[in-house]
Amino acid sequence: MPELRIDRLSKTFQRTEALREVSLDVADGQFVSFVGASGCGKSTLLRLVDGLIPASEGSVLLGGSPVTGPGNDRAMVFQEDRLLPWRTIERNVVLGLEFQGQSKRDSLARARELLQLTGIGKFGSAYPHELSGGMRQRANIARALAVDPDVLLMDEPFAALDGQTRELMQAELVRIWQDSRKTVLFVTHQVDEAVYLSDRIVVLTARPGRVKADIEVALPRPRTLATKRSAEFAGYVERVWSLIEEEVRESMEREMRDA
Ligand SMILES: Nc1ncnc2c1ncn2[C@@H]1O[C@H](COP(=O)(O)OP(=O)(O)OP(=O)(O)O)[C@@H](O)[C@H]1O
Repeated sequence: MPELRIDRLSKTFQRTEALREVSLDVADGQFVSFVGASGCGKSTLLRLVDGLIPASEGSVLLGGSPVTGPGNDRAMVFQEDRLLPWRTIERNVVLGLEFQGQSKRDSLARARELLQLTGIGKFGSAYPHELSGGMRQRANIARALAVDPDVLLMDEPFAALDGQTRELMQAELVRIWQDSRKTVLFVTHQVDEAVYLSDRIVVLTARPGRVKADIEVALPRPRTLATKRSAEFAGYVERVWSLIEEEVRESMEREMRDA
Protein backbone atom coordinates (compact mmCIF):
# COMPACT_ATOMS: atom_id res chain seq x y z
CA MET A 1 0.00 0.00 0.00
CA PRO A 2 1.57 3.34 -1.01
CA GLU A 3 1.68 6.03 1.63
CA LEU A 4 -0.25 8.47 -0.52
CA ARG A 5 -2.54 7.64 -3.42
CA ILE A 6 -3.96 10.38 -5.60
CA ASP A 7 -6.63 8.74 -7.66
CA ARG A 8 -8.16 10.39 -10.76
CA LEU A 9 -8.32 13.69 -8.90
CA SER A 10 -10.16 16.52 -10.65
CA LYS A 11 -11.10 20.01 -9.53
CA THR A 12 -13.27 22.61 -11.21
CA PHE A 13 -13.86 26.05 -9.65
CA GLN A 14 -17.08 27.55 -11.00
CA ARG A 15 -16.13 27.57 -14.69
CA THR A 16 -12.37 27.05 -14.31
CA GLU A 17 -11.23 23.48 -14.73
CA ALA A 18 -8.01 23.50 -12.68
CA LEU A 19 -7.07 19.80 -12.53
CA ARG A 20 -8.15 16.80 -14.56
CA GLU A 21 -7.77 13.16 -13.54
CA VAL A 22 -4.43 13.34 -11.79
CA SER A 23 -3.31 9.93 -10.52
CA LEU A 24 -0.16 9.31 -8.56
CA ASP A 25 1.21 6.92 -5.93
CA VAL A 26 3.81 8.36 -3.57
CA ALA A 27 5.89 6.05 -1.39
CA ASP A 28 6.68 6.69 2.25
CA GLY A 29 9.52 9.20 2.64
CA GLN A 30 9.65 10.17 -1.03
CA PHE A 31 10.44 13.76 -2.09
CA VAL A 32 8.21 14.66 -5.05
CA SER A 33 8.20 18.04 -6.82
CA PHE A 34 5.47 19.43 -9.05
CA VAL A 35 6.36 21.82 -11.85
CA GLY A 36 4.34 23.33 -14.68
CA ALA A 37 3.06 26.52 -16.21
CA SER A 38 1.56 29.23 -14.03
CA GLY A 39 -2.05 28.40 -13.21
CA CYS A 40 -1.82 24.70 -14.09
CA GLY A 41 -3.21 23.65 -10.71
CA LYS A 42 -0.10 22.95 -8.59
CA SER A 43 -1.38 24.81 -5.52
CA THR A 44 -4.83 23.34 -6.05
CA LEU A 45 -3.32 19.86 -5.95
CA LEU A 46 -1.59 20.57 -2.61
CA ARG A 47 -4.75 22.11 -1.16
CA LEU A 48 -6.73 19.02 -2.18
CA VAL A 49 -4.16 16.73 -0.53
CA ASP A 50 -4.26 18.95 2.57
CA GLY A 51 -8.06 18.64 2.62
CA LEU A 52 -8.55 22.42 2.52
CA ILE A 53 -10.87 22.14 -0.49
CA PRO A 54 -13.04 19.25 -1.69
CA ALA A 55 -12.33 17.39 -4.93
CA SER A 56 -14.81 17.58 -7.80
CA GLU A 57 -13.98 13.99 -8.77
CA GLY A 58 -11.54 11.34 -7.56
CA SER A 59 -9.90 10.92 -4.19
CA VAL A 60 -6.80 11.27 -2.04
CA LEU A 61 -5.93 8.29 0.17
CA LEU A 62 -3.40 8.54 2.96
CA GLY A 63 -2.32 5.21 4.44
CA GLY A 64 -5.42 3.74 2.78
CA SER A 65 -7.91 6.19 4.35
CA PRO A 66 -9.65 8.88 2.30
CA VAL A 67 -8.76 12.49 3.05
CA THR A 68 -11.96 14.38 3.89
CA GLY A 69 -10.48 17.49 5.53
CA PRO A 70 -7.35 18.87 7.16
CA GLY A 71 -5.60 16.64 9.70
CA ASN A 72 -2.43 16.36 11.73
CA ASP A 73 -1.08 13.73 9.35
CA ARG A 74 -0.41 16.59 6.86
CA ALA A 75 1.12 20.03 7.24
CA MET A 76 1.56 22.85 4.77
CA VAL A 77 4.39 25.36 4.40
CA PHE A 78 3.45 28.40 2.31
CA GLN A 79 5.55 30.92 0.41
CA GLU A 80 4.38 33.77 2.58
CA ASP A 81 4.94 34.13 6.24
CA ARG A 82 2.16 32.68 8.36
CA LEU A 83 3.81 33.26 11.72
CA LEU A 84 1.82 35.16 14.34
CA PRO A 85 3.69 38.45 14.90
CA TRP A 86 2.75 38.77 18.58
CA ARG A 87 4.12 35.34 19.50
CA THR A 88 7.79 34.44 19.88
CA ILE A 89 9.22 31.90 17.43
CA GLU A 90 9.01 29.17 20.07
CA ARG A 91 5.39 30.04 20.84
CA ASN A 92 4.60 29.96 17.11
CA VAL A 93 6.10 26.50 16.78
CA VAL A 94 4.06 25.10 19.70
CA LEU A 95 0.79 26.39 18.23
CA GLY A 96 -0.26 23.11 16.56
CA LEU A 97 0.69 21.14 19.66
CA GLU A 98 -1.46 23.43 21.81
CA PHE A 99 -4.41 22.70 19.53
CA GLN A 100 -3.69 18.99 20.00
CA GLY A 101 -3.93 19.51 23.76
CA GLN A 102 -0.35 18.50 24.50
CA SER A 103 1.18 19.62 27.79
CA LYS A 104 3.08 22.90 27.81
CA ARG A 105 6.28 21.21 28.92
CA ASP A 106 6.24 18.54 26.19
CA SER A 107 5.28 21.13 23.56
CA LEU A 108 8.15 23.42 24.50
CA ALA A 109 10.64 20.54 24.54
CA ARG A 110 9.47 19.49 21.07
CA ALA A 111 9.62 23.08 19.79
CA ARG A 112 13.21 23.48 21.00
CA GLU A 113 14.19 20.20 19.33
CA LEU A 114 12.71 21.40 16.03
CA LEU A 115 14.31 24.82 16.25
CA GLN A 116 17.65 23.01 16.63
CA LEU A 117 16.83 20.78 13.65
CA THR A 118 15.95 23.75 11.48
CA GLY A 119 19.06 25.67 12.57
CA ILE A 120 17.43 28.48 14.59
CA GLY A 121 17.88 27.04 18.08
CA LYS A 122 19.12 30.37 19.40
CA PHE A 123 16.09 32.34 18.23
CA GLY A 124 13.24 30.70 20.15
CA SER A 125 12.52 33.82 22.18
CA ALA A 126 12.81 36.25 19.24
CA TYR A 127 9.74 37.69 17.51
CA PRO A 128 9.13 37.03 13.78
CA HIS A 129 9.96 40.64 12.77
CA GLU A 130 13.43 40.25 14.32
CA LEU A 131 14.30 37.39 11.93
CA SER A 132 15.39 37.43 8.28
CA GLY A 133 13.16 35.91 5.58
CA GLY A 134 15.23 32.71 5.50
CA MET A 135 15.05 32.33 9.25
CA ARG A 136 11.31 32.91 9.30
CA GLN A 137 10.92 30.20 6.68
CA ARG A 138 12.94 27.85 8.91
CA ALA A 139 10.47 28.68 11.69
CA ASN A 140 7.56 27.91 9.36
CA ILE A 141 9.10 24.53 8.57
CA ALA A 142 9.65 23.85 12.29
CA ARG A 143 6.02 24.75 12.96
CA ALA A 144 4.82 22.39 10.23
CA LEU A 145 6.99 19.56 11.58
CA ALA A 146 5.81 20.11 15.18
CA VAL A 147 2.62 18.08 14.76
CA ASP A 148 4.75 15.23 13.33
CA PRO A 149 2.86 14.95 10.03
CA ASP A 150 3.38 12.02 7.66
CA VAL A 151 3.27 14.34 4.68
CA LEU A 152 4.81 17.80 4.38
CA LEU A 153 3.19 19.96 1.70
CA MET A 154 5.37 22.84 0.51
CA ASP A 155 3.93 25.48 -1.83
CA GLU A 156 6.83 27.48 -3.30
CA PRO A 157 8.33 27.87 0.18
CA PHE A 158 11.48 29.64 -1.02
CA ALA A 159 10.01 31.85 -3.76
CA ALA A 160 10.20 35.03 -1.69
CA LEU A 161 13.85 34.52 -0.69
CA ASP A 162 16.89 36.03 -2.40
CA GLY A 163 19.02 33.70 -4.53
CA GLN A 164 21.75 32.99 -1.99
CA THR A 165 19.35 32.38 0.91
CA ARG A 166 17.34 30.16 -1.37
CA GLU A 167 20.35 27.97 -2.21
CA LEU A 168 21.18 27.67 1.47
CA MET A 169 17.60 26.78 2.34
CA GLN A 170 17.50 24.11 -0.35
CA ALA A 171 20.53 22.41 1.20
CA GLU A 172 18.98 22.81 4.66
CA LEU A 173 15.70 21.31 3.51
CA VAL A 174 17.51 18.22 2.17
CA ARG A 175 19.19 17.82 5.57
CA ILE A 176 15.91 18.32 7.47
CA TRP A 177 14.11 15.91 5.16
CA GLN A 178 16.81 13.27 5.61
CA ASP A 179 16.64 13.64 9.41
CA SER A 180 12.86 13.69 9.67
CA ARG A 181 12.09 11.09 6.94
CA LYS A 182 8.85 12.81 5.90
CA THR A 183 7.08 12.36 2.60
CA VAL A 184 7.32 15.75 0.84
CA LEU A 185 5.17 17.21 -1.94
CA PHE A 186 6.93 20.35 -3.15
CA VAL A 187 5.68 22.95 -5.63
CA THR A 188 8.17 25.19 -7.41
CA HIS A 189 8.68 27.26 -10.54
CA GLN A 190 12.42 26.69 -10.39
CA VAL A 191 13.34 23.60 -12.38
CA ASP A 192 16.88 23.46 -10.93
CA GLU A 193 15.42 23.56 -7.42
CA ALA A 194 13.14 20.62 -8.26
CA VAL A 195 16.03 18.59 -9.72
CA TYR A 196 18.31 19.33 -6.77
CA LEU A 197 15.74 18.36 -4.12
CA SER A 198 13.64 15.59 -5.57
CA ASP A 199 13.52 11.84 -5.94
CA ARG A 200 10.87 12.43 -8.53
CA ILE A 201 9.50 15.34 -10.59
CA VAL A 202 5.93 15.43 -11.83
CA VAL A 203 5.44 17.78 -14.78
CA LEU A 204 1.86 19.02 -15.14
CA THR A 205 0.30 20.18 -18.41
CA ALA A 206 -1.11 23.68 -18.81
CA ARG A 207 -4.59 24.09 -17.31
CA PRO A 208 -6.37 21.82 -16.73
CA GLY A 209 -3.36 20.22 -15.07
CA ARG A 210 -2.80 16.58 -15.96
CA VAL A 211 0.33 14.48 -15.45
CA LYS A 212 2.48 15.11 -18.51
CA ALA A 213 5.60 13.33 -17.24
CA ASP A 214 6.77 11.59 -14.10
CA ILE A 215 10.56 11.62 -13.95
CA GLU A 216 12.76 9.77 -11.50
CA VAL A 217 15.78 11.89 -10.52
CA ALA A 218 18.55 9.30 -10.15
CA LEU A 219 21.23 11.74 -8.99
CA PRO A 220 23.17 10.24 -6.07
CA ARG A 221 22.69 11.56 -2.54
CA PRO A 222 24.02 13.36 -0.63
CA ARG A 223 23.68 16.15 -3.17
CA THR A 224 25.99 19.09 -2.83
CA LEU A 225 26.64 22.33 -4.68
CA ALA A 226 28.96 20.29 -6.93
CA THR A 227 25.90 18.23 -7.93
CA LYS A 228 24.43 21.39 -9.44
CA ARG A 229 27.48 21.81 -11.65
CA SER A 230 27.44 18.25 -13.02
CA ALA A 231 26.49 17.39 -16.59
CA GLU A 232 23.94 14.90 -15.30
CA PHE A 233 22.20 17.68 -13.33
CA ALA A 234 22.13 19.95 -16.39
CA GLY A 235 20.67 17.05 -18.39
CA TYR A 236 17.74 16.71 -15.99
CA VAL A 237 17.10 20.46 -15.98
CA GLU A 238 17.05 20.55 -19.76
CA ARG A 239 14.77 17.54 -19.99
CA VAL A 240 12.23 18.98 -17.54
CA TRP A 241 12.40 22.43 -19.18
CA SER A 242 11.77 21.04 -22.64
CA LEU A 243 8.73 19.21 -21.28
CA ILE A 244 7.19 22.33 -19.74
CA GLU A 245 8.24 24.81 -22.41
CA GLU A 246 5.37 23.91 -24.69
CA GLU A 247 2.93 24.07 -21.77
CA VAL A 248 4.24 27.47 -20.61
CA ARG A 249 3.88 28.86 -24.13
CA GLU A 250 0.35 27.55 -24.40
CA SER A 251 -0.68 29.10 -21.07
CA MET A 252 0.90 32.47 -21.99
CA GLU A 253 -0.96 32.48 -25.28
CA ARG A 254 -4.19 31.75 -23.45
CA GLU A 255 -3.57 34.57 -20.93
CA MET A 256 -3.00 37.02 -23.81
CA ARG A 257 -6.18 35.83 -25.53
CA ASP A 258 -8.19 36.20 -22.29
CA ALA A 259 -6.73 39.64 -21.43
N1 LIG B 1 -10.76 29.46 -5.21
C1 LIG B 1 -10.69 29.56 -6.53
N2 LIG B 1 -11.74 30.00 -7.25
C2 LIG B 1 -11.71 30.10 -8.60
N3 LIG B 1 -10.64 29.76 -9.34
C3 LIG B 1 -9.56 29.31 -8.69
C4 LIG B 1 -9.52 29.19 -7.26
N4 LIG B 1 -8.29 28.70 -6.89
C5 LIG B 1 -7.61 28.54 -8.04
N5 LIG B 1 -8.36 28.89 -9.10
C6 LIG B 1 -7.94 28.81 -10.51
O1 LIG B 1 -7.51 27.49 -10.77
C7 LIG B 1 -6.38 27.49 -11.63
C8 LIG B 1 -5.21 26.78 -10.95
O2 LIG B 1 -4.75 27.58 -9.88
P1 LIG B 1 -3.50 27.18 -8.99
O3 LIG B 1 -3.28 28.30 -8.03
O4 LIG B 1 -3.70 25.83 -8.43
O5 LIG B 1 -2.34 27.12 -10.07
P2 LIG B 1 -0.75 27.08 -9.87
O6 LIG B 1 -0.23 26.10 -10.83
O7 LIG B 1 -0.43 26.86 -8.42
O8 LIG B 1 -0.37 28.56 -10.29
P3 LIG B 1 0.96 29.41 -10.01
O9 LIG B 1 2.08 28.61 -10.57
O10 LIG B 1 0.74 30.69 -10.74
O11 LIG B 1 1.05 29.59 -8.52
C9 LIG B 1 -6.09 28.95 -11.94
O12 LIG B 1 -6.68 29.29 -13.17
C10 LIG B 1 -6.75 29.70 -10.80
O13 LIG B 1 -7.14 30.99 -11.21
